[in-house]
Amino acid sequence: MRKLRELRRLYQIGRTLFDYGLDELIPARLQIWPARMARKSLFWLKNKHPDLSRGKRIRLTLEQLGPVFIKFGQMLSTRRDLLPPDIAEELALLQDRVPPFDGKLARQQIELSLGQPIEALFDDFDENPLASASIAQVHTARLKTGQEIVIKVIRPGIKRVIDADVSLMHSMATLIARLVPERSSRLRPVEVVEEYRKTLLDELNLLREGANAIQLRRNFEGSRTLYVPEIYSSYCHENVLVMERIYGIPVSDTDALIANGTNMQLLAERGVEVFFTQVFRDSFFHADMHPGNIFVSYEHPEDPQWIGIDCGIVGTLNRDDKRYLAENFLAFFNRDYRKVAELHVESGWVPSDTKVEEFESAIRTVLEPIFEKPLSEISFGHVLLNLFNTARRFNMAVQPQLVLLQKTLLYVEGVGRQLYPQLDLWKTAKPFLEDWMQKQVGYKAVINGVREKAPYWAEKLPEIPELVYDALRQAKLQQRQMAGLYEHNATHHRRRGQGQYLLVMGASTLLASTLLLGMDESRLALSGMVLTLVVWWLGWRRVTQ
Ligand SMILES: Nc1ncnc2c1ncn2[C@@H]1O[C@H](COP(=O)(O)OP(=O)(O)OP(=O)(O)O)[C@@H](O)[C@H]1O
Repeated sequence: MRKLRELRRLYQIGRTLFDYGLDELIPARLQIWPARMARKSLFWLKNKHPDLSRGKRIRLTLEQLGPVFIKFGQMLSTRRDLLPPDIAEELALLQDRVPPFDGKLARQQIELSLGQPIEALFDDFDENPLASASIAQVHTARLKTGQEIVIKVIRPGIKRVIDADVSLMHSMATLIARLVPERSSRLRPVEVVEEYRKTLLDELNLLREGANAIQLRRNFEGSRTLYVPEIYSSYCHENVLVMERIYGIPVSDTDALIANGTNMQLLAERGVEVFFTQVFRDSFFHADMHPGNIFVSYEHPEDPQWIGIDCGIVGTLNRDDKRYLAENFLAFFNRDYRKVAELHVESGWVPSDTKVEEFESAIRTVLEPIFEKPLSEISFGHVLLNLFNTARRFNMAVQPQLVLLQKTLLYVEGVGRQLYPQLDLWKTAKPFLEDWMQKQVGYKAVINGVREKAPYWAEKLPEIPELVYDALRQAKLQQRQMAGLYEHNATHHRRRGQGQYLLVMGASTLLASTLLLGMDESRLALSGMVLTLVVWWLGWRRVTQ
């Protein structure tokens, strides 16, 4: 039965691919005979949209195949290292449009997950969804305390759909990897699908999203620049997330922002500030900044505050990543391409045998035209994108966390410039980078290092006299043991020497006794032999002790 369903789905996928003529996009040299045979046997399926561009045909195919393929396309759109630009740009337009599911099903899902009837937990549950997407749907309600909330519910049955489609994708990727191994070594289709499966599974677990939101809220506790709604953890479950309802102006509604009297310049600058604070202070950033997830508070528009929701995707950076970013940005700022190239080699991002001059020249070629523009118009995101693409040609491995950051940076810049076209990103970001660098390498770094270790030393301080006493006692004991050992060694050597001497002496007396025996001096010879035995016994004892 399951196999039958899989076959039906496979046919559906194949038909959609042929309807949009995607088979024609495969280069002739890769059209191996099994694929040609399969194509010929499906002769009734034809390209129905030959007039559309290839990017558009790919996008429409994915949209028709449903959420798993749509999200896959969205993920691929950020991997510009794998795709030609026209396809990547078209994939970035993929829309996650699906009809909402019945509110009664949402109610059932919530009750099943939380183990109680909705009325026992919440008031005013609205069965009409506030918003609906492919994986989850959002409903409004109130806590028993009166607090307005929204409840995010995972779409019933979506896990099965995802499992089935991702398994099919996996089979297709394995087949491609087998049929065209030389191409696959670079594109790594199986690994790409596996990475995707993990991303989807993460999105399916709302407890993860809840934990991310709690962390981000804690990081910006009391902040004037960013507000993150409260999560009500006691009502949360893998399939259900309950959080404070917010009322804000969607960031894409510029007219409403202006009508509310928002200080647009400050709002745009604060967007950049919030982003760099997340990256350089917290190493934890919201990485799904699409306009549906960012709002602006109605309150105090002259001192505007951002509101962020949907922490399903977050990025984290380690100390090395941050250092790499800050140093590179500052080097760009000074147009010091040699430094950029050296930084990549020094930190091991590109192999140590990379020719720095060649790398420097490649970076200059792609970045210098960008710097032709006034600094205020330059996009950090594009600078990073171009740098990553160049570095990859020099064998720098893809760093997913940096790609996520670069994508988010492009969003932040886009939104910032849409709000305030003269936004000078460098001016807003530079103090952050410089301050961070100071803290990492300047005198502040030393102070910070000491400060970081201070609690450890404070904890150890009372133990120090005892530790010193112990150390001295140990040293004395060791000294005594060493002297003893030395003495023992010397005696041992002396005794061995004496033993060897006695053994040689025994051999001589034996020789003498044998001679005396030959001269008929048997008494003397006997005494000599007894002496030999005594001397050997003594010698043997000394040697073996
Ligand atoms: N706390 C909230 N207060 C008010 N509205 C909210 C809240 N959380 C979500 N919404 C509304 O629900 C919509 C979808 O929420 P969210 O982005 O969390 O869901 P999603 O399923 O991850 O959607 P997408 O895939 O589009 O990001 C938001 O765009 C917003 O309009």
